[in-house]
Amino acid sequence: MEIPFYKMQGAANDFIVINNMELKLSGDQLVSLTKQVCQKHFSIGSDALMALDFPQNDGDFRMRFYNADGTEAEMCGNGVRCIARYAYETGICNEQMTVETQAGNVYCWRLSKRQYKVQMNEPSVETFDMNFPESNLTLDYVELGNPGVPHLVVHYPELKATSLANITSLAEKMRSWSALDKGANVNFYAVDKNGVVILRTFERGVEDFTLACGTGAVSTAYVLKKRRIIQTDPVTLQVLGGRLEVTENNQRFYLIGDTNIVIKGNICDEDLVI
Ligand SMILES: N[C@H](CCC[C@H](N)C(=O)O)C(=O)O
Repeated sequence: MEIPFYKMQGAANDFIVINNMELKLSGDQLVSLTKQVCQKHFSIGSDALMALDFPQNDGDFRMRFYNADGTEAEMCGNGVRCIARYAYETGICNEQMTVETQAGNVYCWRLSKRQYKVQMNEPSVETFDMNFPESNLTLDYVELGNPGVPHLVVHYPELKATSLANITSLAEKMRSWSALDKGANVNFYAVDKNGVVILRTFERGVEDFTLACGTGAVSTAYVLKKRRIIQTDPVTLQVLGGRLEVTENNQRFYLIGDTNIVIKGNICDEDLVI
């Protein structure tokens, strides 16, 4: 079975994108496909798989998002920017679209060939000043959408000089903190002298740091604005995969960033079992 796909990335958060309106794979088949093709070396390798599917309500289409480990997530900021470009370039949508996600509808605009803008889901949960056991770290918790994508936001002043290897064990403990019903993505941030936010995100379902995380960037920007640490707009976030911008208008937050179509092809992995 050959499966048409795009390999895309937004700020180097990478995705395998398929059209499930044509493939008509079941949820279990999508989970199985994801766990196989997201593996590096054995198959394509990716942070996640996104299946564009028929809308269930008033959206233009539905985004079904699966982390590399096969867990389905409520939303993905970089992912929805990429799937919006996929929908535009395959003729499914025009330059503005409504995408149905588990976290709720999100609205996307094509700004240019590679730049897409997303109106992000509003926070449904926010808890500030959580004390993480056995550490002097203060954490903030935000869920974007309802049900929301869970994010811990951690101020880590020496982040720029810190190697990810030195904070992976801490990130793993926070990601699975028993105080959180559904775990969380963990965002470490620092603000440099120019007001640029340095951000590193350990992602639930990838179980590692990714090179960018859109909902993590927005959750971090939201916390920084609520804490009045940053008053400027847009908030620029420097991630390992590039830069993301977060703007606010009438208490709504928007994610803006680059996309890249890396491959248009067919998955013909001979070991694939669907
Ligand atoms: N790993 C996340 C979903 C992807 C979020 C991230 N890639 C983004 O751009 O928002 C979770 O399971 O909550």
